[in-house]
Amino acid sequence: MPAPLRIGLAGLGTVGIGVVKIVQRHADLIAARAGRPVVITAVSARDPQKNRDADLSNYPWETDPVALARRDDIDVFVEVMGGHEGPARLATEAAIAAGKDVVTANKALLAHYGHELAVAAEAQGKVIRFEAAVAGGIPVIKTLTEGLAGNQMRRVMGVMNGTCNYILTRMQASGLPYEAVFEEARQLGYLEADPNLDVGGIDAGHKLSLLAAIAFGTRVSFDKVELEGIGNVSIEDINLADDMGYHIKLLGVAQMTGRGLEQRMTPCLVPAESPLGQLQGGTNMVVLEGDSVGQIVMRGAGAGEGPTASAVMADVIDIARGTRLSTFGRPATSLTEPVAAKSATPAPYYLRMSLLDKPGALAKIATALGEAGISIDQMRQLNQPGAADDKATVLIVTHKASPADVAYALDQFGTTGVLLGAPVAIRIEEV
Ligand SMILES: NC(=O)C1=CN([C@@H]2O[C@H](COP(=O)(O)OP(=O)(O)OC[C@H]3O[C@@H](n4cnc5c(N)ncnc54)[C@H](O)[C@@H]3O)[C@@H](O)[C@H]2O)C=CC1
Ligand SMILES: N[C@@H](CC=O)C(=O)O
Ligand code: NA
Repeated sequence: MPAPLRIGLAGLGTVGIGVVKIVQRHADLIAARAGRPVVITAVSARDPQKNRDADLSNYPWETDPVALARRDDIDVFVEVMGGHEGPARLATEAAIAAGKDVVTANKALLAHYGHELAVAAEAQGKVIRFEAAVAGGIPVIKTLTEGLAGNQMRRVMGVMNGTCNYILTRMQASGLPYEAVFEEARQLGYLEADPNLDVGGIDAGHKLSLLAAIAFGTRVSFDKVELEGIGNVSIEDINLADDMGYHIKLLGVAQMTGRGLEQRMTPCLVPAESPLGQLQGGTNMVVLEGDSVGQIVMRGAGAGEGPTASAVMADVIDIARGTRLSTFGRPATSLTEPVAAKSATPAPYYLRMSLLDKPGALAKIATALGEAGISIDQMRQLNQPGAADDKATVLIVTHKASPADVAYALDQFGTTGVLLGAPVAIRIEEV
């Protein structure tokens, strides 16, 4: 049997312990598949005394993850600590400088420093693999990088933050407002230590930026992702959208247009009957569209011990097999700086607003839309139980309109003198 592949494992939390369990439970299976054993040589985490749900007694402990990354007796540095600065960054850089391959679940680190790290690793002939970083257990990086390598990618999109999908689907099922369900999610332990990473769309934006780099051959450009979280999604809009056959999702879309690379992670309406519309709870879904293959839909667990460790181990086993791939599917030095295009692709829009219920009010809104070049597909006036007699809620679904025209129309609404409060506008994505 050839020499074992030796792992240095930094991080013994949810994902790290999942990795330990797979390495121990499936040692024979992995050796058979990889053609050589995979062993953990040493580990590192914050607290050596902590009681963990795995037997770590055979693994030497390194207090400093950077020292672990530099050990002569490891081949692969597995980084599952998290954070885009501090030890995760330092130790990953140290591992590359010391000539180690790297496997990481850290989307934040790669969204910020993925390009520099990839250039450094490839200059050393080393690989960085990150299947676990995007949509956890779903093998989307492998599919995009290898399975679809013969395609010009048209669009990548998906629901990539399980916490947000849990909150939105739970609001819909329970009728509870955002704040109440957010609190439930906190008590269930779903939220990141900084919940804004989840509900602010940042975590999902990190993931989208990594997919876009592979799909379009561009440098990771997380700073160019248009981000809007779910904090302003109201139960009223969830229910009204549902009545019209739509569900609200925190949806990421990346596509290359004639104007440049569009990347957005924003709440969108999608048809309730579509695969994305049907996605429930903390599950993820990624949709890949290539010129030859057409559309591929992948659904599964985006987080959790088993699914995330499964993805880490897939990368480790690939390295043990001798598979050498560029980090983003082509040499990092050939990735181009993307021209970032503010989203301009036209789409239908859902508009909700409160108006003074008086003659001519609706006509003024219709005129403002007409002046913005936007045509109306559906319009409804709702008599909300208990609402004041002089107030009407109006729902409009437009035909396809550009985001700029919608923004202009919203400005124009403000000049009509009939608007009560700020209108809501949510894109309806064609999926
Ligand atoms: N938990 C999940 O379901 C998923 C996690 N990820 C990513 O995987 C990584 C790890 O996540 P979790 O296991 O959930 O985190 P966790 O908080 O459960 O565990 C983190 C581990 O890293 C260690 N650590 C943190 N900072 C350290 C430092 N300065 N020095 C030494 N050790 C340090 C901690 O002691 C702990 O053992 C993160 O990048 C996360 O974004 C990705 C996909 C899903
Ligand atoms: N916080 C993330 C965990 C995995 O990346 C999520 O909710 O999806
Ligand atoms: Na994945």
